[in-house]
Amino acid sequence: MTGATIWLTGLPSAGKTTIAYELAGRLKAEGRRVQVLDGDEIREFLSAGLGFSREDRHTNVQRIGYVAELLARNGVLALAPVIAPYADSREAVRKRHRSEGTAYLEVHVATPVDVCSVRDVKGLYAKQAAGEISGLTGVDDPYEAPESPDLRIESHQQTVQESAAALHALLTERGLA
Ligand SMILES: Nc1ncnc2c1ncn2[C@@H]1O[C@H](COP(=O)(O)OS(=O)(=O)O)[C@@H](OP(=O)(O)O)[C@H]1O
Ligand SMILES: Nc1ncnc2c1ncn2[C@@H]1O[C@H](COP(=O)(O)OP(=O)(O)O)[C@@H](O)[C@H]1O
Repeated sequence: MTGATIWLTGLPSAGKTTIAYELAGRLKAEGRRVQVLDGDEIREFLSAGLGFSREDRHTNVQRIGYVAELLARNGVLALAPVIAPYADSREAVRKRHRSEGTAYLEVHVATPVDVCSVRDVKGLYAKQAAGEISGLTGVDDPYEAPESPDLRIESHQQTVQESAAALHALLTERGLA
């Protein structure tokens, strides 16, 4: 089976993690080997000690990209629901995959910031508004939206199941599912 990395980039609370796990469930039910590289878990272990400066975010994204490529090269569908706010960081991950001949798909979970800030799954938008934190992606820290992602998901206009189905359809179209 051909592996691939599927990177879900977008703002906090955009729906990256939810869509990744929904898709992972479907793919596993179809007999695929799948690994979700959850940004929060990675930051607890592989990227412990890294913060949210531009440099640390870049390092975090490169580490996740490295592990994802190793998994994908070995037939796993590696799903990375990770903000990855900088275009050059994402491009470096794409290049690594290209140079290894490993499939790579970029998915922009393009939920507008006003919707994300209402969802506010982890309370980060409220904390930023209250002045308790700063440097929140999309609010007072940059988010460079992908110009030509393989797929753009408007999660505010569809259900989780519809978002996951759109991504699954893309994988099928590319011969990856
Ligand atoms: N300042 C700031 N900006 C953005 N995000 C923040 C921040 N502080 C903590 N968090 C939470 O960290 C979660 C993991 O971030 P990532 O590793 O995906 O970010 S990055 O790609 O390294 O920028 C990320 O998870 P998600 O909400 O799932 O996107 C955030 O909830
Ligand atoms: N179409 C959709 N796709 C993904 N999440 C959605 C959608 N519609 C509503 N949501 C909700 O938005 C929230 C997104 O949270 P989460 O997946 O943790 O975001 P992220 O990983 O991008 O920070 C969840 O509570 C989820 O149920």
